[in-house]
Formats: sequence, C-alpha cells, structure tokens
Amino acid sequence: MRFDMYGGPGVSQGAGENVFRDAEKQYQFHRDQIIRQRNGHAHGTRLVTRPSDLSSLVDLRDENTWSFAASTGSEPTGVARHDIMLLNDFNNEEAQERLPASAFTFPAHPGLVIIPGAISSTVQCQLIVDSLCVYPEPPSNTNHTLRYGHLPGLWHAATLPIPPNRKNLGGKERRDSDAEALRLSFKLTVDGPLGAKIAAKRAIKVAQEDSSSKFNKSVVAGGQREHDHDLAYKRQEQQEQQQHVSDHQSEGMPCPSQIPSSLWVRDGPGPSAKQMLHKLRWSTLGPQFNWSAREYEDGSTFRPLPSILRNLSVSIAEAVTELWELDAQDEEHLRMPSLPNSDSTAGLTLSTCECNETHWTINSALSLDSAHKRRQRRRPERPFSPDAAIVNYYREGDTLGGHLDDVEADMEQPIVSVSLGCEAVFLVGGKSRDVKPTAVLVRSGDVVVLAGHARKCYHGVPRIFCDRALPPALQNELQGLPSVLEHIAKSRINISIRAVK
Ligand SMILES: O=C(O)CCC(=O)C(=O)O
Ligand SMILES: [Fe+2]
Repeated sequence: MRFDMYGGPGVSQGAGENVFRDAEKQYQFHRDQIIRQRNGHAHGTRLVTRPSDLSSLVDLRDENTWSFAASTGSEPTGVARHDIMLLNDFNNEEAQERLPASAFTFPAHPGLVIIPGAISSTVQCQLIVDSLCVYPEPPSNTNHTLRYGHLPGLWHAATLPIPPNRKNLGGKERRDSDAEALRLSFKLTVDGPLGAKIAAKRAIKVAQEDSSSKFNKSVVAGGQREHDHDLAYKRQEQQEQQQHVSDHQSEGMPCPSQIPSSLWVRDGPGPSAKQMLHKLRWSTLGPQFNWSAREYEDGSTFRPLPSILRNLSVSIAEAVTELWELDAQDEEHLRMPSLPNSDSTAGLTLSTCECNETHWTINSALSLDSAHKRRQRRRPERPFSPDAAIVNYYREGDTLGGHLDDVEADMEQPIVSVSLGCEAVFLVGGKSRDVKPTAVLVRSGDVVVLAGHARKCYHGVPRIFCDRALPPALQNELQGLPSVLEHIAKSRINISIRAVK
C-alpha cells in the first residue's frame, strides 16, 4: 500500500515523472503471484517477493557497501565519518554520561546527519512500548480519529491474550479454541461516519474515566476479568526501577490498562481492534497536525511532547550541530556537474582532511577538502526547541512517499527522526524531485537528523524489510513482552521530532 499521508504538493504524483519516483520504484515491495501448473492445469498460486536491486543502498555499518554505492551512483555520494559523544540516558535530565558514537555526513546532502545505533536497546524498548500503548491514546489524534473518533485502549483490545485454558487443549479442540478467540476479539461498537460522532463523544467520556485509572487489573466487557497485561506491568516495573516520574503520570495521562466497554465489545458491528491496530498509520504528539489543511492546529488539546523525546532530540541535535551548519555556498557545490558513472571497482579513498575528520571519498570525484574550503560554518540562530512529533507506523508494503516537511514555522530548526523495529530504506534527495536521491539503510536505534539544506529536501521511505531479524539486543530487551515483540518484529515505527510553533 502506498502511504501518502502528507497529501498536497509534497506527494509523488505518478509513474516515471522524476528520478525520485524512479528510486522509490526501485526499492518498493512487490509480490508476484506464481501459478503452479500440474498436468497442464493451474494448481494453486504462491506469492513470491520480487528481489529488489539493493546494490546502491548505503549501509553505514558496512564500509564495503559505501564504496559500492558510491561507484554506482551518478551523483557524488561519498560519506564522511565523524566521532561524536552521545548521552546515554535520555530519561534523566541530570545524566551526564556520554558514550562515543559515529555520525555520518554526506557531501551531496549537506545538513543530513545519520547516527547508527544512537539509541540504546533499553530506550528503544521504552519508545516502542510507548508508541504502541501510549502515544495513540487520546487526546492524540491518529489516522483513525477522523472516522472513528479517539480509540482508547486500542493496543489492549487488540492484544488481549487468548484464554489460558487453551493450553490444555489438543488438536481440533485447540483449533476450535483459536477460532473462538478470534471470533471473540474485541470489535468497535460503532462503524461508519455516523459512528465517528458517537465514538468521539464516548471516547471523551471514557478518556475522562480512564485518566483516573492506573495499571494492572482490567475490567473487560461481558463481566469482570483480570489480566496481567504485559505492557502495563513492564511500564510499572520500568517506572519503579528508574524511580522517575513517567511523562504520562506527570502529564496526567497514564497508559490506560482498561478496555472501555462503551467502545470495544466482543461482538460489535465495527472493525476489530486487531484490524484497527493493523491500519494505524500515524499519531501526533504536541500540536495536532491537520492533514487536509496542512497546518498545525491552534487551540485543540494534545498530548505534550514527552520529555524523553525532547531530551533525546535536543541532546542528539546538539551533539551534531557542528556537522550541519552550512551556508549557501554549499548549495553551489551541489550544482557541480554530475560525475560520469565510475566503474564498479573504483571504490573510495580514505583520507584525512584539514578539519581532522576521516573521509571516504570517491576516487577522482569531488574533493571533500575543496567542499570544506567552500564551507563556512554557521551556528543556528537559536537552539533546537522541539514541541511536537509525528509517530509513523509501517507494516510490510507500506511506504511514505517522497515529501517535504515544510509547514513548520522555523525551517532552520532540524528534524530528529528515530527508527524503531524493522529495517527500512530512507531516501533523501534534493529540493526538487529531479535530484537523484541517496538510499540509506536505517535500522532500529538509528537516528536521522535533517538540518540545514537537507531540512528542505525531499525524503521518503519506499521499503520496510519485515523479513529481517531484529537486533538481538532489542529482542532480548523485549523478551518479557511477547505481544510487543511479535508486533514490532513485523513492523517499523518512526518518531520524527520537530519544532512546529
Ligand atoms: O519514517 C521515516 O523514517 C521518515 C518519516 C518522515 O519523513 C516524517 O515523518 O516526516
Ligand atoms: Fe518527513
């Protein structure tokens, strides 16, 4: 499914119109239907994932692929690596411990900084849990809000464990029990546009009731039932361990562990909670974004940007500020004539330039030394002060079409974008779709900073790799949360943190 959530002029229009679109097509997920023949008759079909050409995908953890990527592109790609120091604990504003990390810049995309593994697996786990269980809760809007109103308890309604007596059943009984559990999964009490109004009213009431509820025991429709929901416990455990007041508590919005029976019932007429979770595409933190008007709304209530996201994005933006302030002259070097396609063995040259950074440059390509000479470093006018984030949810086949984020009041403020879950292809091009984009593989825990020139450039996500294993450390971290692990192993979450007002 193509995921053009941004609407308006920022969205790709159709086939063959530009080089950005061509790159998107190169990476997009396709399944071919293979028809099996037996005795000259069609005998069943099989879906096979069409292999993509990943030869120019830049994998920043693999030095070899840099040279390959650089040699196949027609633009001067090249990558420079820089040593930076990053905060380790974003929960605690007092924490000072910094760990060394690598940040990468791209001469062809000044202002783009990528920091692989910037977020520890513990913090990734916390952000994944919050993105699923907390951030889509009211008062945040999601892509479902327009049609169904707010959907409190969505995660819980979608992941309610199968009845425990199932374990003692065998064979057919077990299958019947599974079918029963599926049939009994929670469904919305409303459907269709009319339902939205009803749902919205109910949701407000339920949210008010919920805001006084705490973790653990749940009451579900059709009688009293207790269940130790893994998320609720994990969050409580985390809070106790870290002895810090959670964002949600301090901001008066706990993660609800109740499934409001006015919204979710076992045999409602609307879609099931599982389907709704499956179709969750975005939620907003901070001022709500009106997708049709393409503007941030004034006045509507919203969930403030959680402090972990503010701390994380501010400290990362600070750690790489030196790398992204570039002046207009840099755009000059971007207009240098394209390099002829070098042969695939051309590779990269390792060099240390006058700024003491180590660069891999394309042989006989644009000299980074000269790029640096043209560059005059400039401090941003004001420090990064984020107040909002868009949380994007992707499943296999979902894409985010090439777009510009150009509705924020101050475009000098960067966007700090956190990848969680499955690997993805991140495309970043130029100010028009005619600039050939660079494709970078982003993994769980990687952070992309779009600042300076790159802040005003087209970017998008044409591919999610749901068939690749999650990093072992993250799997380990999610061991106690089977439903979260199962979900995130087949999906990707991106949190792009920004200053909108
Ligand atoms: O999912 C991503 O990595 C990119 C998200 C993005 O570009 C956005 O939210 O504006
Ligand atoms: Fe974006």
